[in-house]
Amino acid sequence: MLYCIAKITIKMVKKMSLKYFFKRFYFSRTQAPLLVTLGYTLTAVLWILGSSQLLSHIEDPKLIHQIEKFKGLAFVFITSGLLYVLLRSWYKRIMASHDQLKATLDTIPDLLFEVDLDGRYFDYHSSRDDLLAAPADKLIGKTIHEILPKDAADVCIEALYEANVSGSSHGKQIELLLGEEHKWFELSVARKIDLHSTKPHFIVLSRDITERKLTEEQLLKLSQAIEQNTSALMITDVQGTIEYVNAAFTRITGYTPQEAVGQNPQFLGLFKTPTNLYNDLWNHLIKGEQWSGEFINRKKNGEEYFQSIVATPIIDKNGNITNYMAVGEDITNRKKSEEQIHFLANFDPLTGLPNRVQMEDRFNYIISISRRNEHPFALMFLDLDHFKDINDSLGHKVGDELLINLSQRLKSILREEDTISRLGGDEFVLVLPDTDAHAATVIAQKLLESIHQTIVLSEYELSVTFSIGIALYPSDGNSLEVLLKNADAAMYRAKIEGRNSYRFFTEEMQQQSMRTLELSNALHHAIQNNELHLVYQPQISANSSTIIGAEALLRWNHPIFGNVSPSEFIAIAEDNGLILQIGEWVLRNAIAQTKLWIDKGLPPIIMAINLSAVQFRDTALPELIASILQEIQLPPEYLEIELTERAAMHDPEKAIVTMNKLHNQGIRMSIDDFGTGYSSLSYLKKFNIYKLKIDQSFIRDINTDAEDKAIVGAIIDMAKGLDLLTIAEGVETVSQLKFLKNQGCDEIQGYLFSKPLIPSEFESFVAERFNGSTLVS
Ligand SMILES: Nc1nc2c(ncn2[C@@H]2O[C@@H]3COP(=O)(O)O[C@H]4[C@@H](O)[C@H](n5cnc6c(=O)[nH]c(N)nc65)O[C@@H]4COP(=O)(O)O[C@H]3[C@H]2O)c(=O)[nH]1
Repeated sequence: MLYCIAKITIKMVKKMSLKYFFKRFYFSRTQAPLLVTLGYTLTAVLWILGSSQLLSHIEDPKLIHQIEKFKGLAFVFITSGLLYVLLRSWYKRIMASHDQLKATLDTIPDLLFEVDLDGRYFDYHSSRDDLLAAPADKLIGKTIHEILPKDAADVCIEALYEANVSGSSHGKQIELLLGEEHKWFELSVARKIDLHSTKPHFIVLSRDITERKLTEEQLLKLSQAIEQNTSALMITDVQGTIEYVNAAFTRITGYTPQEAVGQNPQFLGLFKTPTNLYNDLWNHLIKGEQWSGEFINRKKNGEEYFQSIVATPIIDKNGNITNYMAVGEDITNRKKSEEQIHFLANFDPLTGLPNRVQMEDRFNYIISISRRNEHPFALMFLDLDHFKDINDSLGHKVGDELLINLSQRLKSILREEDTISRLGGDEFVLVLPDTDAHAATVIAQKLLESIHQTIVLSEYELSVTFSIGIALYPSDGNSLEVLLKNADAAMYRAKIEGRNSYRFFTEEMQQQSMRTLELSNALHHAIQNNELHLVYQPQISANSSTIIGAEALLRWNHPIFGNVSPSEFIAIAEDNGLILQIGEWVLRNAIAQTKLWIDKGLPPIIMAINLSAVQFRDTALPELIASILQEIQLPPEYLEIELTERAAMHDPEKAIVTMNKLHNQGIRMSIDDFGTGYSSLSYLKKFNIYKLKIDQSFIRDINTDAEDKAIVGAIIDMAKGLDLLTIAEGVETVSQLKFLKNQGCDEIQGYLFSKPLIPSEFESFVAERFNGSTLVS
């Protein structure tokens, strides 16, 4: 019996393992101690009951005593043995489990702490003490707030409270400065189940996530850089299907990521980008090479835009292409600016015609072809007649409109291969390939005819004419410079010979331009060489026939060129800038002569001096005249400044200012050549003038030409209406004088009374005709 019990017990003890119980009897771990205890109790009870049963059969008290002693000892030995086996087995298991746990914990790189709700440390485990915020031996017993900086400690306590409420807390992060390194830790907190403790304890797992954090930060930076990049960015898979687009892509194209993702990038295409460009792109990309180029794409709203693209394959560490990335810039504005710059550099912004630069390009091409084929070509210089007057009187807007209209008309007349360019102002240059003299004549006539047709502008209907100069290649020159110069000279000839006509360049014109050049050079020395002098033409009162003034007229007598007409050399002096110097000389000498005559006792007269437009524009003019008058001591009322109608109307507002200054100095002003320009009556009223000089072109045929009669009559009536005097110049006949007198013209100047005279002749003329009355009004 005893043997049986012992055998079962040993077997039980041997097999007494958690595994045995769990596997055989499906007991839980917490039931194991109860079972062992029950097993022991059962064994002990059986032992006592069984041994007492055996002893009841023995009668020898001594034997009984010995057996009881043996039984007791045997029980002690057996239970001790059992206890030993049991304890040894369990201890081994505990140790093994402890070792396993320790080994497991050691493999975890995280820090483990046991803390209470106040954050007081009770235990810790760390495989890396360098990650502890304080030395390990100083940790236990301290609180988190004593060890960690406040911010980090607060987060820890927050995690503990969260775990206290819900059992666990995950994901809270703290940043610590360990040594010189910033470290990031992520906390996982679990409330520890401890039945004996009244205060809850927590296991805090603190994971070093510094690297992850840095990677995250890096990734965040990268993704922000991509997302916030001002260039449109697109990532596709290897098939070219869009996987990602950034905000700039949406901003530029108008397509949202939802609309773009899943599409092929060509959905933006317009079929304007050549197919071979796409082929080239893919050929590069599949070879792992970068590609750059420009596309014409279309936005969601249908608008076209130019895009510069840099496409790059994305290659993984194994060398495989995983994606493609395209960075695109909207270069529409740049393209437009480039086009604009190109246009402005090569074309006239007003008319859209080629400018000089573009014309030169085309000229070079035409001349190279003409040279090879030995064909002539023509260069025509077109200048609009009286354009300045249109501009001055009708305004620049009308002038611009006219130029645009004329450009279109020129284009409609000429051939495709002809070049029509605008050099500026009202000057056009035509380069006409394969054009000889005969063809040029036909074209020039056609141009004049067509241009002369009425042009309807928005507010006006105008009829304008051109003066055309023609130079032929190769007879008149074989370079642009020469042909242009010669065509210009021919055009100038057309102008002076009546306008609305064309002239071919001739040898004689060549000589004329040579003469202009020589005169220009000679004029530089005219003053020093005493080659200039003044003559004076009397101005007579129409009613009393008395001399009331004189006009000073300049003469140039050159030792070689002889007497050069002021009409010729004044224009040259205006061009080469000598007019200011010469004009001052005239002012000084004419004023000095007037003073001399007064001093000599001649009846005082008004000296009329011509002023060039260039002089009139000089802001120093009023001071210059004042200083000369002062220097010579001539009262200003003896001086009259004659200004041509064109000079006055060039910039009327400025003219008013200058005239007012001169008027305030007591100087009289008159308008010369009146009727030839386009005077605006409103300005005429504002000009501080006292006299209008009727141009001699109206006087010449006044007795025969009804139009001239009407014009002169109108000018005189208008002058009276404006309270101005009138003087007629170029009066040669008595009938002209009669007509003028009848019309009420105040003064007369012309060969009828006298040609311009040198001072001594003028003095004799005055002496002969002076009737003693004072002439200064
Ligand atoms: N056929 C004809 N002609 C007559 C008659 N009476 C006068 N003339 C001429 O008509 C011109 C009148 O001068 P202008 O209209 O001011 O026209 C002047 C004036 O614009 C300019 N000029 C002359 N001297 C000066 C000057 O000192 N300064 C400036 N800026 N221009 C001047 O040169 C132009 C030509 O001057 P001139 O050759 O002296 O020619 C003068 C004069 O000699 C006539 O009855 N019949």
